[in-house]
Amino acid sequence: MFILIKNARILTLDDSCGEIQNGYIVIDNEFISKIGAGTPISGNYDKIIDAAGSLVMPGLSNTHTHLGMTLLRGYADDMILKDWLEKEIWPAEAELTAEDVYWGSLLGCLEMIRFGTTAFCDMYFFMDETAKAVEKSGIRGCLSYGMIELFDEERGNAEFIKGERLVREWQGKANGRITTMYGPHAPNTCSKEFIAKVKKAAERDGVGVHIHVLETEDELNTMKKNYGVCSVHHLDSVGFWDTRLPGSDKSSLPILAAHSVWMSEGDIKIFAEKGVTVSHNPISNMKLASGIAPIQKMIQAGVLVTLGTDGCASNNNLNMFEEMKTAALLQKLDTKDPTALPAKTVVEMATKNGAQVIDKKTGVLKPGNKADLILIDLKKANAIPIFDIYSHLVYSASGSDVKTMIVDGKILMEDYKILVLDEYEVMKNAHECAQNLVKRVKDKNKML
Ligand SMILES: C[C@H]1O[C@@H](n2cnc3c(N)ncnc32)[C@H](O)[C@@H]1O
Ligand SMILES: [Zn+2]
Repeated sequence: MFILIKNARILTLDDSCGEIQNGYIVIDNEFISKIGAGTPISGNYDKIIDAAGSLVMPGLSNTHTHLGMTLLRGYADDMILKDWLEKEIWPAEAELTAEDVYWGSLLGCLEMIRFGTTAFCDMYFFMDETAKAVEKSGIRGCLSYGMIELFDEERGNAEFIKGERLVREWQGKANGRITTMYGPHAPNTCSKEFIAKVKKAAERDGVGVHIHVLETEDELNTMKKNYGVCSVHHLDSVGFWDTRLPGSDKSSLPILAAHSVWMSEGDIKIFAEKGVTVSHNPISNMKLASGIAPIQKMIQAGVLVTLGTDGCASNNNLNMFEEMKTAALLQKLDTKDPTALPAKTVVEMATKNGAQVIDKKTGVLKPGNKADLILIDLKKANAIPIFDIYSHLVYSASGSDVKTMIVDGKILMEDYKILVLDEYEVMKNAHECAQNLVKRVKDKNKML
């Protein structure tokens, strides 16, 4: 497809170009071929989108999700993380089927399209199903199988095989929209020997690693009690944070550390030195009362920070606009400094920073990059007036202002209409799967 977007206000996120008040974008198949001010030269376009009254910007990147968990939205709220996982979530997940994860993932993709998220990093089970949902829905996904070893070698071997198979079968599929990582769940659910083995496999396969780190104070205390050091230093002792391609002289494969709440100055220094990327999930951290990640300090130290929602059982949605606003407000309150985490920084976290771990050719609108972008409706009461576009996006705009989405040069939603999925079929099937899943869990509990 050869697409022209005209009459657009454009936020490129490209440092050398910035904002264009009235301009155009030409999309040639999956790539952006031209961006400029004013009106473009005429061409043989298959499609012309008149973006008058809209902002065109890069799509949002949600760097930490458990998409299959969308079926567990609101399933168990208001609990402490350990009980929540061990008493409610894991028993429910034990009943999940491949079909559940397919419809749960597709529902997640649908919600992400509606709220402007073009790319996400996921860690879950039955990942073939999530991959199929990504393939079908047209968005971009960096997928990992969540390996929970539980310090049991046999279990670890079986988990490792599943993680490895996902990487081998899906890396680069769907025209590169699907990429993969290894996903050891966390330093308090996997041994360091297991995590070290996973790191070697990631280096061998040239993919990154997605892991939960220092989410709760309980994790910090348990690690200190068991090993005398925190999770970051524990894994540093096996060189985990320094994951590189064979022959490379520097840390070159992405390590995506979700949460990173209980970080010391020393931990932050390690992340900055080794180039670890943090996925900050403020809403999940607030809901589970996990704590406040020292994001301002991490950014000052040079750590690449991105934003994520976490799964739908701890958020309870996939709305990155809520995540952006919460991230900004929480750092201000925590540091008692209203200049902390300004709007522009937050928008960068949610776009180009996230793109660094998913696809470096996205996250910024410029010729040669992939056409992953969204149109935000500015003809809305909450969009008048706009003195600063970053301020609008973080503090006033909402996910439901997203009217059009293009990923990999393909239109997924136009003027609020989803073009790639039968929205009602997805909602109906996901709803049924969720009801049946909860019924199975209840029946099983009765038998116990
Ligand atoms: C991949 C695994 O991670 C679990 N999971 C979901 N949310 C969290 C969280 N906030 N912290 C730790 N694990 C989580 C999923 O329930 C699944 O078991
Ligand atoms: Zn998580």
